[in-house]
Amino acid sequence: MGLPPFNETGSPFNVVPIHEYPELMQQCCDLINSEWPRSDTARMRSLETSCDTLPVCLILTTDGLRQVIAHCKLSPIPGKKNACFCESVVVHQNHRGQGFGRLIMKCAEDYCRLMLDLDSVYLSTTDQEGFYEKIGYEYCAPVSMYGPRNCELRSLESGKKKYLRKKL
Ligand SMILES: CC(=O)SCCNC(=O)CCNC(=O)[C@H](O)C(C)(C)COP(=O)(O)OP(=O)(O)OC[C@H]1O[C@@H](n2cnc3c(N)ncnc32)[C@H](O)[C@@H]1OP(=O)(O)O
Repeated sequence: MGLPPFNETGSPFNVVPIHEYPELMQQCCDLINSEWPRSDTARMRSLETSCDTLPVCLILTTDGLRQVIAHCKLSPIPGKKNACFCESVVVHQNHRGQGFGRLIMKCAEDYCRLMLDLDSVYLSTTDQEGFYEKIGYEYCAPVSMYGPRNCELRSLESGKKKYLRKKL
């Protein structure tokens, strides 16, 4: 169930791993698809990979753990066992600009540090770098999620994606 730092008594907002709340998977799927449309089947398959280690999909909930207002997915990075890659960060359209993006990222970082014993979070973005800069991320070399061992590849540097990292 929810863990103390992410599920404080009295707070109407809880950040929990989706696999502990399978009844919220469809809502989470709809939230992600509202931003990046994809088939429900593919999306659900991705959410169903969430587990106690990595990958894990975290959701920010309200209304007594009944309503999903934000999501992020943390995945392993080949060759960087003390870090993870954060993707699919999305806040429900009606709740943007109210600090929930910052909140889910803070809880995800705490989760990485306290539950997974990680020391860094990496991510990439094409147009939201201002948000990540605001919450303490710094530009870094590109990270490959697919390369065999070498994680920082020059071939990725020419793309539009910007890579950022936060030391926890
Ligand atoms: C790694 C990835 O997944 S990249 C994909 C990112 N996701 C998307 O693009 C999906 C659509 N966008 C969203 O879901 C949201 O707008 C998010 C996740 C980017 C931001 O979430 P929000 O809840 O709106 O942000 P929140 O209110 O927590 O903002 C925190 C601070 O960042 C600032 N901020 C938010 N977005 C931006 C931005 N694009 N550029 C600059 N600053 C920003 C806010 O003004 C706020 O600053 P303040 O603390 O000084 O007031």
